[in-house]
Amino acid sequence: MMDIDSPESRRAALLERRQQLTNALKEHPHDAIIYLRRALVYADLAYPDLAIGDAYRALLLTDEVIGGGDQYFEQVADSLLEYTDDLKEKGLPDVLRGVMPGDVLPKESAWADGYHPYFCQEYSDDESDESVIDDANSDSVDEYRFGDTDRPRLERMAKFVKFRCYQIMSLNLLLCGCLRSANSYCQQGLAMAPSDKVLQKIEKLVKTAGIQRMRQSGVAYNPAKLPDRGLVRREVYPWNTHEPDRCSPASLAYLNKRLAKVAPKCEVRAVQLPVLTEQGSSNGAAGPTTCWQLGVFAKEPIAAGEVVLREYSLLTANNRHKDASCDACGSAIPDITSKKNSKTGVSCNDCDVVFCGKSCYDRAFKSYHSSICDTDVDNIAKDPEDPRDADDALYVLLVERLLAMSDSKPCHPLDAKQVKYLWGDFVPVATNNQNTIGPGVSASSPDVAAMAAAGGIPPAAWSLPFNFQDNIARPLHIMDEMALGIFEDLDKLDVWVINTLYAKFRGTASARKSRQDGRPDVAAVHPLWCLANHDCDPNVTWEWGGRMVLSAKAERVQLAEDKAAGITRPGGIAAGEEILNHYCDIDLPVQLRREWASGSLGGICMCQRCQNESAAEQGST
Ligand SMILES: C[S@@+](CC[C@H](N)C(=O)[O-])C[C@H]1O[C@@H](n2cnc3c(N)ncnc32)[C@H](O)[C@@H]1O
Repeated sequence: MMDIDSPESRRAALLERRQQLTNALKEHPHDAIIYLRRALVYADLAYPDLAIGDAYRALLLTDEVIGGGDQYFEQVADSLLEYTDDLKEKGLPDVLRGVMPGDVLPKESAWADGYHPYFCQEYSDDESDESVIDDANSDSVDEYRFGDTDRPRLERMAKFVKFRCYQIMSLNLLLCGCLRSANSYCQQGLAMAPSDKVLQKIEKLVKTAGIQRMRQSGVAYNPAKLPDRGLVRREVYPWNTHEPDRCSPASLAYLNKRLAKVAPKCEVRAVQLPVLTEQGSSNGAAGPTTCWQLGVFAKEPIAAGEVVLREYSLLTANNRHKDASCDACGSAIPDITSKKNSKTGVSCNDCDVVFCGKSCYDRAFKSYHSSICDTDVDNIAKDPEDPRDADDALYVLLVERLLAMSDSKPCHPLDAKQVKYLWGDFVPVATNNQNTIGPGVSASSPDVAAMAAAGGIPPAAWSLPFNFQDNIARPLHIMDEMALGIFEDLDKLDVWVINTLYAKFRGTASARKSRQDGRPDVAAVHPLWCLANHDCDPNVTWEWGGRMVLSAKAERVQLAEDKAAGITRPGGIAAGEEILNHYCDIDLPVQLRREWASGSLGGICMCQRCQNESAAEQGST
């Protein structure tokens, strides 16, 4: 029997609570209080990123009321007023109790049995009201069907919720390591209630973490330049029912049916691979040393230079606005001014998007374009100001494309065939639970103080890059532009769904750099090509230009010992041999190859060539 006080049983109870709140959100998708409740459950479960996502959705809902929005105003108002109606009987909702500092509330309002006249008094313009920051656009709510007595209590409840959102977001952003965003939301909260002890504490913690982290990277502390890239858990969430057993006979049969069309001489098989870490393979260290994954194998002999696989993919992204590449396949658009070209690009009649030809145009319309045609979604992530953000912008655009594809189909984003079977480099949930903060996480917890003192760096097992803009704000903006139900369709559009897509894209996407400035500007995911594993002595080489083409190498790499003996090894792949791709430039020395490939490999390459060359280098020093 499970001990009811054990961490496992507490987690099980929290997961159960999460499910109940998720079900409640299905019924009441515009209820900001339920979002706050679920945010706190996520924080207790040590998913700070998911807590931020829920608090941000609650913030968007309250802004609808405070700013007089026209999208969900009535629904949000209805749900918030219900909580103020209940005040006399039930008191404030649990997530708001004891939250707003007393000196920010109107002075004459005293608490009695959890009932606060602040929410219920007649609307007045007296001075006591000024102490609550009043950024409400009252005119915009004039048309609302409630009378004057409802309007002020509605706005006040919305501000109360908004304030709570700032507390939850700033603390959890700190826990993800996103210090600049944490500071920004903390300051917005302090502007509403400068005497709030919780936010004052968070402000100090963020500063401590910032000073430490900037010192570690040899930079002087500057609040405007606080580090904002964080890390979160990379896992198959316990409630994610969309992930297949990738190595099962049914999955292999399905993938092989698809592979037969693009690589007729190959098959997908389950294969045991070493678990790679920053030190090399996990041999000798805690945790498994090998894991079962997929790989591609030759079913019959393949000649040197022969094409092994030719795959077309619409899961592409281009982060430049004025770029002459096909929106669908990413290949260069034929130059219409050149006389040599018989083909020209084809553009969409309703928007500026250009395709390399009629075939891509037709496929794009069928697969994704109608969901985003003539919207502003593309503007959201293109042309990042800072060149260092070019990679991240490509991942955001891949998420955008996948959302458009799953909307066109329609299907759940994680069930789209382009992503369902992708490798996500997921870590077991139990590993991610180690050294985490929660349950009962709060700004005054000693664990949070220790985390901040060490630079605000999340647990070592957390490996999914995270920042507030790319993981939460931009995807929500994209969904909104696409008129997807960001509240109503939460099951398909939740932050954990977006994180799962990022985990898969980060392990499988290939990018192309611009010839002009060397910046990565086009990326693609080829779901079958990316099943091939890496080796620094590959037997294939690849080229992407409209189609991803994998060909058997004409000649194998000349290894150090072969060079000495003047031996060359011919290409060609025997039946039964694994197709070995390369994720880095194989002409580089071992150290640089390992650095380049480590992102896609999830650790240091331990192929035979790397092991030999690394041993030789160490022997010679
Ligand atoms: C693009 S996927 C390759 C296909 C993957 N094995 C699958 O099951 O879909 C990249 C991942 O494969 C694994 N991998 C590829 N080559 C490897 C190698 N030489 N040694 C260990 N793991 C490798 C790593 O986990 C890496 O993150």
